[in-house]
Amino acid sequence: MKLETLGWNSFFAEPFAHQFADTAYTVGRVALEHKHIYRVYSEHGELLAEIAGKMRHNALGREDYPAVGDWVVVSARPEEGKATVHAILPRKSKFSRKVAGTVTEEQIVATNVDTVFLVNALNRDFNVRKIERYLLMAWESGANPVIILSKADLCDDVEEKVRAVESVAIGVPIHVVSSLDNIGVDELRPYLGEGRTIALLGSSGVGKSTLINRLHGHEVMDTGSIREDDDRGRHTTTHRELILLPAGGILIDTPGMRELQLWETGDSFEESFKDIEELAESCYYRDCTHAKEPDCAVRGALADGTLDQGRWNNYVKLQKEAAYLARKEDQRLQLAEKEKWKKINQSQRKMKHRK
Ligand SMILES: Nc1nc2c(ncn2[C@@H]2O[C@H](COP(=O)(O)OP(=O)(O)OP(=O)(O)O)[C@@H](O)[C@H]2O)c(=O)[nH]1
Ligand SMILES: [Zn+2]
Repeated sequence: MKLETLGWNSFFAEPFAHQFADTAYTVGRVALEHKHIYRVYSEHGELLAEIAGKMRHNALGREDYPAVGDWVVVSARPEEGKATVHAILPRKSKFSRKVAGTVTEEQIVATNVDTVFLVNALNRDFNVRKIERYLLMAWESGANPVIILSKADLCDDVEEKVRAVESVAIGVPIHVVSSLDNIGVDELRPYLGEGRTIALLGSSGVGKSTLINRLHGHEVMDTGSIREDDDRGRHTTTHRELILLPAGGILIDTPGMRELQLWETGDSFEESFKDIEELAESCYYRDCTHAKEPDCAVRGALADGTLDQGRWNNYVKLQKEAAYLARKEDQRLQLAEKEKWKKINQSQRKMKHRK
């Protein structure tokens, strides 16, 4: 693998030369992390890498560990297919979530993205306020945003919607795309030149995977199915979160990047399901689960057709997803807190020892 194909350029080469010129270290780009083992693309092909003890010891938080997209400094053992990571080169851009709670930590979900495609479907989920929010996230990351209005084949007032987007996204390129009819896809290729990294941001179901397959030319992503069990399809041995496109360009697609969508659109969730929230208020029981309680306004509305069954199913699905993510986040925070104290205790013990 040529480093330039992987996105190597002077932004990374300069700090590397500056700090590591006299060493035998080389570099690689993180394609996947799983249980503290990193799959790293390098000139020697793909290597399985672990963090050096010293680097781990000096790490204070999550941001000090490699994330998908990072360029890492490694000592490579190509004959074994292995490597040790010693440092992370400065990040050109990063997508992260600030995790609030007892420990304020940054969880990095993708780094060194040049262009981020903000994908929004031109169907009834179309929402300019959501686009505004995505734009903020993009600006914050340091990547250049490009707005993709997908599923154009489902829309009869494209012009009007484009104008609405233009008014909130001054100076940002806007592309109208239909992956189904192969409209507008080729216009996206210039963003994907050799060594350029892109990521996709957009709600579930807007057609990100379908677009990735179009751009790649092969079915590299599952589409259309509801991924209840996210771990299955996405962590198989062949699965990588840094995808090299045959015609040049690198695509980043991490579960974290997909979660970002849901997390950051927390209050728009209630906004978009206002009708259901309002219905639920007129259920007889305050804590009605809308399952089998008597006088349930939601079931009533489903029965007489005032509430669309598909819309209700989607609402339930998204709520489950949000609850699942919140639970996962909780566990993660507890673990992080434990780790932190373990480290503090260890260093205190060491200090005592020295005295
Ligand atoms: N009509 C129409 N349907 C599309 C288009 N692109 C994708 N779809 C359909 O929309 C559904 C969702 O597409 P995906 O590509 O899986 O959406 P996604 O954004 O990857 O969804 P998640 O993986 O849940 O984040 C599938 O049934 C696709 O066939 C399009 O251009 N037009
Ligand atoms: Zn109810």
